[in-house]
Amino acid sequence: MRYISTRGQAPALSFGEAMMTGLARDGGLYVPETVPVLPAAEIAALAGLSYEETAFRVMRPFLGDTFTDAEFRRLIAAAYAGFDHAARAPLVQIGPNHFVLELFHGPTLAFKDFAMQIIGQMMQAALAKSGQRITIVGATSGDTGSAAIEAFRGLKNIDVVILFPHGRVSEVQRRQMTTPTESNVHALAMEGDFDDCQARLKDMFNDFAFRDGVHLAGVNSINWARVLAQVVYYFYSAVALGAPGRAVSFTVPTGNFGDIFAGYIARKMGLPIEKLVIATNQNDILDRALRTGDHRTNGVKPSISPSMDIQVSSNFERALFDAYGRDGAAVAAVMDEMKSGGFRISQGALQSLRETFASGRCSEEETSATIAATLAATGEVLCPHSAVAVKVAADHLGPVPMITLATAHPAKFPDAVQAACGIRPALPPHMADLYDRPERVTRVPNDLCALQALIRERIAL
Ligand SMILES: Cc1ncc(COP(=O)(O)O)c(C=O)c1O
Ligand SMILES: N[C@@H](CCOP(=O)(O)O)C(=O)O
Repeated sequence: MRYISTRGQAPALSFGEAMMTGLARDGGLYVPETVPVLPAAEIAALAGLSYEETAFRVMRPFLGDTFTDAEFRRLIAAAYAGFDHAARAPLVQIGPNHFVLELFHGPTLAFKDFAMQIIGQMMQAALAKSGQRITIVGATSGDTGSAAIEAFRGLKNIDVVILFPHGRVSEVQRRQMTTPTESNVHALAMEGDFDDCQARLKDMFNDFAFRDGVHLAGVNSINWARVLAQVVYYFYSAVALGAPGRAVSFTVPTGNFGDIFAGYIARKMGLPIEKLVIATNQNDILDRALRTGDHRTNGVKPSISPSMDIQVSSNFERALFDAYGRDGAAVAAVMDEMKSGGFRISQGALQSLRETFASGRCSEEETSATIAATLAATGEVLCPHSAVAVKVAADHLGPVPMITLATAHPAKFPDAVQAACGIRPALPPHMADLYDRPERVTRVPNDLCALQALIRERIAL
C-alpha cells in the first residue's frame, strides 16, 4: 500500500512514512494510491464485533507492514481502553428512520479521540523503533488540540504545540488545553481565526529548514492516519443497522472536512452509503460550493458551534483530487487560486462530488431550536455541532436510515446548550475540577517567524 500526494509532486510513501510525514512536501495531502475494497461477506462478518475488532479489520488493509497484526491489536486495545462506554460509539434512535452516533465517550469528550488515541499509540510505537524525537504542531478550533494533548502529554520524545484562535474556543475547550501540567505541552493562543492557525501550520510544513530542524510532525487531519481511524465508525454503525444488506446515509457536521472524508473512504471501500450529507453552520462555504460550484471564502463568523468556524477546509482537497480525476496539477492550480479567496469547481468535478455528497446549512437560531426540540422529543441533549447536523439531516431524511454524527459532548459548550434548552450539562467526574485548575498559555501573534522562534525556544528547554 503506497500513499501519493494530491498535488502529484511528492514521493510516494508507505503508511508509516505518511503518518510521520504529515503534509506532503509539495504542499499536498497524502491519499492511498488505491483504496482497498472489502467484499460484502467481510463487511457482513463485522456484525456483532467489538469496536476494537472492527477497527483492526477496517484499518489493517491500509497499513502494509508498518506493524505486525499482534502489535496492531495491542495498540488498538490500548487506544480505546480509556473510553467510558462499552460500545465506544453507541447509536441512539431519535426518529423513525434517524439515528445519532454518539462519538463523545472518549477522554476529551469529542470524536477526535477516536483517531487521536490510536495515532498516539501508533506514533509512540514507531518512535520507539526509530529512536527519533519529534515536535508535533497542531492547529485547532477547539477539539483537535485537547485530544492531541491528551494523547501525547508527558511523553519524553515528543513536544506537542497547539495553536488555537484566541477567544474563539469554548471555555471548557480552552481549559482542556491550558491546564495540563506536563512540560512537553505548549498551548498557544493566536490572534486570528482557525483558518489563520491552520495556514501558519501549513507554512511551517512548507518551510523545509524549520520542518527538518524541529522534526515537525502533524496530528491534524492533514495526517492520513487521522482520516483512516475515523473510517472505522462508519462501518461499525452502518453494520449495526443492517449493512451491507441495507444501505444507510450519514449526515456529518463539517468544518475541516476530515470526518466526512472518512465516510467517503468507507463508501469507496464498499460500504453501502447512499448519501454523505455535509452539514455546515453559518460558515457555509462547503454548502455554497456544492450548490453553486463557487468555492469562495467570505470570512469566518464566530458561531455557537465554534469548532466548525472554518472556511478553508483542508480535506476538501482530498475530495477534489478524486473529483478532478486524480490530476495533481489541476488540484495544485485550484489550491493556488484559493490563496486569493476561492475558485470555481469545474462542471465535471462538481457533478462527481454531487454523486456522493449532499449538503445543508444551519443558522444560529436553528441550531438552538434543534437542541431544544431534540431534548423535548427524545431526551437527547445535543452539543451545538451535533445539532447543526441533526437539523440538516432532518431535511435529507428518506427511505434509508440516516445516521447523524454527534461529535462532541454537550458539556463542552455549556453556555450555548443552557441558552438553548435550559439544561447546563455537567462535566464527567474526571474533569469535574477543570474550572479550578491553573491555566498556562502564551498569547502569540499571527506571524510565522515569531511562532517558529517561540517553538524553537520551547523545544530546546
Ligand atoms: C465537535 C466538532 N464537530 C464537527 C467538527 C468538524 O469536523 P471536520 O473538521 O472533520 O469536518 C469538529 C472539528 O473538526 C468538531 O470539533
Ligand atoms: N474542528 C477541528 C479543526 C481541526 O480539524 P482537524 O480534523 O484537521 O484536526 C478542531 O476541533 O480543532
